[in-house]
Amino acid sequence: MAPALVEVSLPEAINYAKSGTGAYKDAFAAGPKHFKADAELKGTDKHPPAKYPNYLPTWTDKKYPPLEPFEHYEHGRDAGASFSNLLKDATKVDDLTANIGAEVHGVQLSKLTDAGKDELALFVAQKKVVAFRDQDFADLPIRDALKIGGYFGRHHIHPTSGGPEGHPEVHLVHRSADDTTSRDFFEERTNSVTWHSDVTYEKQPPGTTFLYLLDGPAAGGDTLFANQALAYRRLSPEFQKRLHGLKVVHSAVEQADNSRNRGGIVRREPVTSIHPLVRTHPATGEKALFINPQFSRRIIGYKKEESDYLLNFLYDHLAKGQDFQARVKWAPGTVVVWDNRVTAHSALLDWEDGARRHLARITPQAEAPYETPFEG
Ligand SMILES: O=C(O)CCC(=O)C(=O)O
Ligand SMILES: [Fe+2]
Repeated sequence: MAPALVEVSLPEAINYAKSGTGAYKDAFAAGPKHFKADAELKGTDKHPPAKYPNYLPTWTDKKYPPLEPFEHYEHGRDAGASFSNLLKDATKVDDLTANIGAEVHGVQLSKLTDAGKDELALFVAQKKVVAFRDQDFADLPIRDALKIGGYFGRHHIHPTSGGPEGHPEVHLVHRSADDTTSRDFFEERTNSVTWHSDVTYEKQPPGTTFLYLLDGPAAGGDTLFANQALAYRRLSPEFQKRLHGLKVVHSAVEQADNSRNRGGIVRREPVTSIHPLVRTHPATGEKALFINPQFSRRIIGYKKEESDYLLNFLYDHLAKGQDFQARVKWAPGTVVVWDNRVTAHSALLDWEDGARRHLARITPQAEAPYETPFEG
């Protein structure tokens, strides 16, 4: 039997969040302190200038109000299951693994009709993550790329990341070639794996999410993905049953603190949200674990040790499940689309010094997570 659910006020939720087990660390982007605009724009004797100067990060002091609720329209629900619009020009569609991920050649995302976009939402929800190769996405004017992404939901403006000038809706991942923070990182840590789903502390976290390469090392800097729906299904029915009804606090507090401590920005005051531990996908009806060590903090109604015990088990289950994970290798022109509702991911900081890594993310928000009853 699940415990009776406790209603928790926001201040209580924040206390819960602070006492939780997660330790936030942001290893993806170096932040304003390490960013040398001049060297990126002009290059140095050691590295060439940025390939996409229009995508170099900027950080402004502009403050944003709290996010307002909005009604999400799930386009994946309108899609035909044959994917005849999405894949009509495909020259190659390969699964990355048996349980998660696909790679598509021949389709140009920027040319999709609305019917193609509806199918993209469903295809990605089913495959969890799809790498589209040889895209012109990065070469489009940024506002055009945003227009495509905006079909899938309201753009999320990240509270702490840099964005291209005038486009705070684009979240940038940028490390310059002479940035040694990843070397420094390994003085403290044995690996750079930081499983998370994006910004799950929001009331309406992202759904269909786009990340595209602008520049990267020849080897290394892959991104890992995990299928959280299969992670749920791998659990025994008894265990699944136990998880239903549980609610979890997700917190932005540590990410904001981390940004402030590093001399970065905080565009919006950090929030906490309470989400079901098991959520249902609105287009596929699949249930998925919705917890991650970056932002989930505490199971409501459980004592700290109980919450830590269960969350740590689930984080471990997620991290060890190589048989429901995929690893995406980036190449010029690659756009990776994932469904943030049913996946977790992690960047890897494993490439050698001397290469720039530069990516842009378009992050449409989706519905507030909801759960449907355990079905056995
Ligand atoms: O750099 C990457 O591979 C992924 C970074 C990340 O977690 C994100 O952009 O959401
Ligand atoms: Fe992420």
